Amino acid sequence: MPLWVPIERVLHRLSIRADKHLGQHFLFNESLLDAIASSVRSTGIQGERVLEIGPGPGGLSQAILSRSPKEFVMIEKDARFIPFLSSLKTLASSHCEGGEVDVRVRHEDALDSLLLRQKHHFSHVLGNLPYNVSVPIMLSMCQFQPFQHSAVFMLQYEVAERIARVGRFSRKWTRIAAMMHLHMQNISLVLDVPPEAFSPPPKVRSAVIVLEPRPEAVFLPQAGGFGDREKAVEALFGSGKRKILRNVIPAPVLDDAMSLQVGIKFDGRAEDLEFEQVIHLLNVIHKHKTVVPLSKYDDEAADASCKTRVRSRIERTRRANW
Ligand SMILES: C[S@@+](CC[C@H](N)C(=O)[O-])C[C@H]1O[C@@H](n2cnc3c(N)ncnc32)[C@H](O)[C@@H]1O
Repeated sequence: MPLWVPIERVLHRLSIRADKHLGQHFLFNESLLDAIASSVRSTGIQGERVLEIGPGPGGLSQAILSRSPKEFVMIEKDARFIPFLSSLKTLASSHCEGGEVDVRVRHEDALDSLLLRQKHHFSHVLGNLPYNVSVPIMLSMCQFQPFQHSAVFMLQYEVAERIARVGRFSRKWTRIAAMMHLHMQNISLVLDVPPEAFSPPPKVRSAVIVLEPRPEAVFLPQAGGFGDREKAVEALFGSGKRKILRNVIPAPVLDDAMSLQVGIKFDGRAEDLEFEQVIHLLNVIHKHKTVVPLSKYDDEAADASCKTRVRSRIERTRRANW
């Protein structure tokens, strides 16, 4: 569908130049925006509750709204876009079939948003994510599961590939890939997007990834919250991921792990395991709480420390750029 207001016009009217500290690279191409919006799984967008993270000048927002959701919420950190995004409500009511759409704009940091902490509050979450916060945002999707059916995110190609193609094309397990696969299923890389599709163009290629939440836990079903899972994944895929398994797993855990009989090669590396083997090993690690002090680890602390890490990284980049 043609955009109701072309992005060039929005940026020109508001005299906006992209702010690189906010990871701003805008999409103009209508068929690409359409393809992203139509990548949601199962229900489609019509009549559903949809959230967009980082709408900016509203290209993807218009593609979502033209599919007539029941409710559409946008979370944007840059105040300059808020008046235009608010005006999309009026545009939607005159262009959308089936009458009123409940459109809301929240001027806030997605990392602090309580909306992202409410389980199954939305059917779908979409976003062309700023690269510097894409990993913490995806981890918060795992932790709080704010969407019921699917999440569609534009990421740096390298990150998307590491998550979606782990185990294939000789891609290895990483901490983020393990966390995503523990909580999400049918993870697929659906679009490969070159830098020229954005203005200003980023230095690297991008890709669109689609996630669906796992209907049931594949790991630590009896106990253990997100913090427990994060800690066990850290123990297996932290700094020791390139080391030989029998050297990285402490003795009592190793004895237990060796009795599993699930074909794990302990002379191999954690990054080369099969997914089922990863789950078995994480469960054994979790069982040995004395080796990995899980009891001291709670979800709120995990969430806070993750945000602190991201903030200090963003701050370092800002200083380096000055
Ligand atoms: C890559 S741009 C995408 C803009 C638009 N969706 C598009 O596709 O053209 C990322 C957007 O996220 C916003 N943003 C950056 N950090 C954010 C944060 N922590 N919370 C919410 N929005 C953020 C930026 O201001 C920007 O509008």
